[in-house]
Amino acid sequence: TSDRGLWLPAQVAVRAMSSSGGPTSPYTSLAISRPAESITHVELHRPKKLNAMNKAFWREMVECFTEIAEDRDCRVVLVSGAGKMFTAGMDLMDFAEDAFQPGDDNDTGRTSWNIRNMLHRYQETFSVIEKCPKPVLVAVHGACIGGGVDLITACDIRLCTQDTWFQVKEVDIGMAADVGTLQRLPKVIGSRSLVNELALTARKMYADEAKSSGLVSRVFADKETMMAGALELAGDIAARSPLAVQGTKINLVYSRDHSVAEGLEYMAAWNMSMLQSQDVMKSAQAVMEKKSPKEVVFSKL
Ligand SMILES: CCC/C=C/C=C/C(=O)SCCNC(=O)CCNC(=O)[C@H](O)C(C)(C)COP(=O)(O)OP(=O)(O)OC[C@H]1O[C@@H](n2cnc3c(N)ncnc32)[C@H](O)[C@@H]1OP(=O)(O)O
Repeated sequence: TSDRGLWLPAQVAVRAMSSSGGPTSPYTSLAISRPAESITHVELHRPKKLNAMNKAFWREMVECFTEIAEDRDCRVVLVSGAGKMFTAGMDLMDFAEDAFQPGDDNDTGRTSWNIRNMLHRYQETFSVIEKCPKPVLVAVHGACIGGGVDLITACDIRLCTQDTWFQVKEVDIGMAADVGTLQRLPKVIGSRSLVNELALTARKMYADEAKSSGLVSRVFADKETMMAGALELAGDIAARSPLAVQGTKINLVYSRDHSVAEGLEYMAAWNMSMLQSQDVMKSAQAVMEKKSPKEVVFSKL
């Protein structure tokens, strides 16, 4: 281990995720890297503006996750933020600039229609995370404000550092959260009362409460340890059959939004094809031979 208590290979991989290079072309708000085989790291990258979500961000996330969904070399995605905090939420300067531009003929109906279209586009920025068949882990540090909570609730596994606070901030800026928090947070956190309290008061929730309420599954001492832990977790997932892993995500998301009976029916229809995959035989054989999934080679998906 190194002086920071990380295994040296983990430390090398965590350094590979460092944000020193800045955003990755063609993006201006995101830095994309491949810290380990089959793992794509998407880093929110506007550190000087605390990763506030500007116009480019809302568009680039859709482009980025559409590409990742198709990328056969990617099996797991890890999202994090560069700099002082994960994100300060929506870029308030950008939003003020053009949110309520009237339509050409200054007609309320048409202006509202345009705003509705805009909201659908903003919603898609986080829905693409949920639609992406690859599991998405998110590693949060510092603060996760407003749109940040919308983002993380669309992810599959949430981790944070001990210094993190979360804030459903929208009521403070005079709006009801409209890009996912009010729909997804109640399905993430068991307590409806707590969700209501957070959304209605915009109070900060700190890491310990985030853990006890189920918003995050693990809390780490600092960002470096968290990124190493996230990478290890991502590696464990990436080592398993991509058909099994992606089928599991798709069925978990489906079942969250349907009755048990509907979920079971969907599952049966899904596995009547997928159980015929060579991955089932390979994986079962590895279990019988007491091999790690990391020793099994699965074809790309
Ligand atoms: C249809 C829309 C769908 C989406 C809805 C989403 C809604 C939301 O996200 S609501 C939440 C909006 N965000 C906020 O209200 C947070 C605003 N920021 C802050 O309160 C503070 O910046 C913060 C407590 C996070 C940090 O304070 P600190 O003193 O540490 O840093 P600052 O000096 O304030 O900030 C550093 C530079 O970053 C810029 N910045 C911070 N937040 C935003 C933001 N949300 N939008 C745009 N820019 C932001 C800040 O202006 C500083 O820039 P500069 O002056 O150039 O150094």
